[in-house]
Amino acid sequence: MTKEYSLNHTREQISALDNELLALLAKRRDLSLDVARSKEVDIRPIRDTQREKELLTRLVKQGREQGLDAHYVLSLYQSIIEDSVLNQQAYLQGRANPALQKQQYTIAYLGARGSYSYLAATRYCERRQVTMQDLGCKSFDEIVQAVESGHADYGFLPIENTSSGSINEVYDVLQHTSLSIVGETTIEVGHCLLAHPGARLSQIKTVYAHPQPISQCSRFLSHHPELKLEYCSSSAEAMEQVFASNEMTVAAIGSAEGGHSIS
Ligand SMILES: O=C(O)C(=O)C[C@]1(C(=O)O)C=C[C@@H](O)C=C1
Repeated sequence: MTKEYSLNHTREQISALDNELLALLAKRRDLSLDVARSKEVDIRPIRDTQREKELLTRLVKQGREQGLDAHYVLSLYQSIIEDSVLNQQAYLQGRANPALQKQQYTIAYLGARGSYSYLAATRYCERRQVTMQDLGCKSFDEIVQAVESGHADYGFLPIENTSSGSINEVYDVLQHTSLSIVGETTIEVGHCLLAHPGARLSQIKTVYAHPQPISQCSRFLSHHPELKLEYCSSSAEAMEQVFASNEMTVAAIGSAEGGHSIS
């Protein structure tokens, strides 16, 4: 058996298992709708923390017996259960409001289309079958004010990130409002240096960015002391500055998705 054949054969086995896993996940999803139907009849809440605790304890134990790491099993099943809960919520909302299959909310967030907050809010709404009317804001204060004044139904605020920690400005804003946190989501932040097509890193002289991405990219930036930093109120603004400029010497720190949405 050649090395190449052996690798291909193993990959085929992995792909077959992945197909089975997906089919099982889809089956589990369908079963969660049966649970929702029965809860609708019995008038019981979707979330059953006792059941979740028992389920996770059993799965972590069984996983350990099969050599699987407890954190791995836990995070996997937390995602699966979250999907199950969201699916049940969407089903029950659809049943309660048959005419309004998709609810529409105005969501205030930092920056403009393409900012990380916009991407996070979009994904949050998509997962919940909610149509988002987006309201870009210039500051965290403006987001809170938009909700307090009724211009927006919800505000989307970044609380913390794993590389540079808590976002203190947001905690300050939260101390001066009576609004409550009603949901949360996490997104993976992958920064890119976005420039005009054809521009090379060696040509870039000025980088536009929000202070958060600047601190998150401090290692990269410390290797490029020649780059002049221009602070912006959001990643979307940084990308717009570059988009509006004809210079090949400017770049912005932002997401690839954001870059696509702006170009
Ligand atoms: O068993 C239930 O009551 C379910 O709704 C299913 C399920 C799950 O996906 O396993 C989802 C949410 C509950 O909090 C507990 C478990």
